Amino acid sequence: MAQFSRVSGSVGLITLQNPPVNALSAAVRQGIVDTVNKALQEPEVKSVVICGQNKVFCGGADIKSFRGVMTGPPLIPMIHAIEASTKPVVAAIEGIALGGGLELALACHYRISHTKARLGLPEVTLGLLPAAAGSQRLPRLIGITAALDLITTGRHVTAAEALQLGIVDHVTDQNTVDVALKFASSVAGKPLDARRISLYPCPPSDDTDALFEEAMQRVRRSARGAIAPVACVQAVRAAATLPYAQGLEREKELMATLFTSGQARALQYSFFAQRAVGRWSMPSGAQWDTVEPLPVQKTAVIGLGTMGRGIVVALTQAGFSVVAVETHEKQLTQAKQAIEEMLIRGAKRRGVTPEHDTITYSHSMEPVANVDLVIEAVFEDMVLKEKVFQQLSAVCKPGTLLCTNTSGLDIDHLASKTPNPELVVGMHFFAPAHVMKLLEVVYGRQSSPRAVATAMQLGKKMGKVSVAVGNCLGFVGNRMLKPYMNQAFFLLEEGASPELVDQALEEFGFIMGPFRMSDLSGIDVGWRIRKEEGLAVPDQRTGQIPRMQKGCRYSPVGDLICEQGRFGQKTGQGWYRYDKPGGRVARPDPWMQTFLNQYRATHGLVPRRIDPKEVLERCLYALINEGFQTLEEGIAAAPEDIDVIYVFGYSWPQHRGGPMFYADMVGLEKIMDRLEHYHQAHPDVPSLQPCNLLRKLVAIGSPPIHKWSQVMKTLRSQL
Ligand SMILES: CC/C=C\C/C=C/C(=O)SCCNC(=O)CCNC(=O)[C@H](O)C(C)(C)COP(=O)(O)OP(=O)(O)OC[C@H]1O[C@@H](n2cnc3c(N)ncnc32)[C@H](O)[C@@H]1OP(=O)(O)O
Repeated sequence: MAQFSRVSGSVGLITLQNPPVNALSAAVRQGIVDTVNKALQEPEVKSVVICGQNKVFCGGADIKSFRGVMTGPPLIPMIHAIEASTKPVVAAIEGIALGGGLELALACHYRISHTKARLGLPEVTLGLLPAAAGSQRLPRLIGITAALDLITTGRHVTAAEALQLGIVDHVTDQNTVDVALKFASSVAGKPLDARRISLYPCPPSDDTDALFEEAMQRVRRSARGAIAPVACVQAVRAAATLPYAQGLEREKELMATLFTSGQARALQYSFFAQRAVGRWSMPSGAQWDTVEPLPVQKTAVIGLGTMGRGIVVALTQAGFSVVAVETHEKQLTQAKQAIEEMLIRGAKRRGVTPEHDTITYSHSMEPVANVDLVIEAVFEDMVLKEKVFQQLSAVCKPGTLLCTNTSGLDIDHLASKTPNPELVVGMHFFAPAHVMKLLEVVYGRQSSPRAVATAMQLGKKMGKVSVAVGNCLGFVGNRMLKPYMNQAFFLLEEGASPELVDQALEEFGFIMGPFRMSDLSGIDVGWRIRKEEGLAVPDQRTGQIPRMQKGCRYSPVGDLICEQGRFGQKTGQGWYRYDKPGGRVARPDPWMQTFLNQYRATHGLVPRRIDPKEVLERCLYALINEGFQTLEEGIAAAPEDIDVIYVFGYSWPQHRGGPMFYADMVGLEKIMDRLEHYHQAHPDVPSLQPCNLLRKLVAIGSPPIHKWSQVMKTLRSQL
């Protein structure tokens, strides 16, 4: 809806009304058409102001409506009618002007923004482009380079930057609508041609071809197969090289392809999934809107290795005071220096003053006594963690929440070492913890809903996408990674090279394939865990690590690589070789080829040609199958939880939605058939056997992803 009123006799005020973000639903678009017509027809109205209800200008097109049949008047003619108006139209921008919201403002003759407003064209993040003439108007207003930046990244800008770029004419910290009304009065009757952006020529650049070539290469490099950023460059190129009307046609053509694409569907699903994970629930029925979080101001981090340092930085940047504890004096000094450098770099990036004085460094636990919440981030060793939790229980004030940053150890076991197991939860950050957006909040059998609510809220305040999950080995993310990595190892045994496996998965859209990723994070990490699990241990009789463990196929290739001291980038050698320890550029290593040949010969394995399609199917479908298993067990509450974890923690390409969304797109029947096919070929790999939930979903006709919850509920109740 949109409301019309007349202010001071001669200014028509149009207020968009569709809380919470005044999205341009069919009703709002119809409201704008009606109220603009009214303003143009009423002779008393000499100028017009458009604003949004509740101090929010407009969040753009209604994303929810993209999935159904589009009704109501289209955006473009409405926007053109505003620009063509003979009465000046002023946009009063408060809160946000995003996507179609900013495009509406660009059609106005003047834009006045509140200092705290944010503006942008984020359509690319939804798999679209600014197709209400935004791709044609913005370059004409602010130049090609700046427009390319905003349109291809979708980033939001502050009002100050918008002013500097020339997107808005004036910024105010007063009541923006009042300022706009006064201004509108003052420009009534003035000529408007110089204010119509569609009439501007696109500002020329020195070498347009080179500029677009460079932009295209840049987006292709970072897009990882996403099509929208490429279409955005093409649309801006049309603005730079074609008359406005033809540019608009090109924009429409490009949008038509994007709008119906699977990538747009995936990215829009991901948008809502990120919001859905905030509405967490626990098997007990406790959920986000019925539980009050505990107040948290003072926090502590125990252990200042890489993870601990990142967590201290993230907490400090979110405004919490932190007691940072490291028992080794030398490590404490090094950590302090590293943390301060990280804070300075972060503050510079964000244009703010670094906060140092909210951190207290300590080599003893004493200052932890009066904090509200502790995050333990010591070495991944259960005995050590138990000791820390016992010390914390002795020193902390009653009611302090005890969190562990373990990436997979048993939360229930740790909780059992404390007198208040209800106050224990996992907070699994991803490295680097001050950069990565994902946080897995892990509840144990006895974790109280308040403890979970508090950790979820803390994550939100730290700017994380937090997902509540149940307790099991590896939680959701690392648990699903295990069958994926196992398939990668098996493929090496059967004839693939690390390069072949990595390339297939990188072409799918992962930033790094499993072997390059493992070189980066350290191959020894998995080795240590496998040793603790009793897997990477030589048989006493043969001296070799068995290729069958507990009746299942096991590949010791990763263990054998580690025995050679090849731990990845840090040692300069791993699955690849690097020019020096700590080197970043992975090169195929002839040593690896020889090693794999010898390994296969030793075990009588005859190498075969492996197709990239087999790599994708085996690695991804095994991971997806494990995802279904976590849903069946209730470890993950919903497919959105898994998808958000994989997109934000494991570099799953966002334009593919996440593993469970991808499974829905591929077709559950196909996933099940291929798993059955591979399981027949590898009967000693149980993770290739389709799990019950997948079978059940296929049996009832493969309902779409938003209908899985019902089936999950029935299946869980039968367990
Ligand atoms: C046919 C197309 C022609 C022309 C091209 C135009 C295309 C577009 O305009 S596409 C839309 C572009 N706009 C955006 O991408 C903005 C998306 N929204 C956001 O980034 C954020 O929601 C926000 C910055 C606007 C607000 O953030 P925050 O305060 O953190 O709140 P939430 O994100 O939790 O949002 C609250 C609530 O609003 C729903 N919502 C937000 N934006 C839209 C929207 N554009 N359409 C529909 N619904 C929207 C959001 O989903 C939340 O509701 P739920 O919790 O129920 O999901």
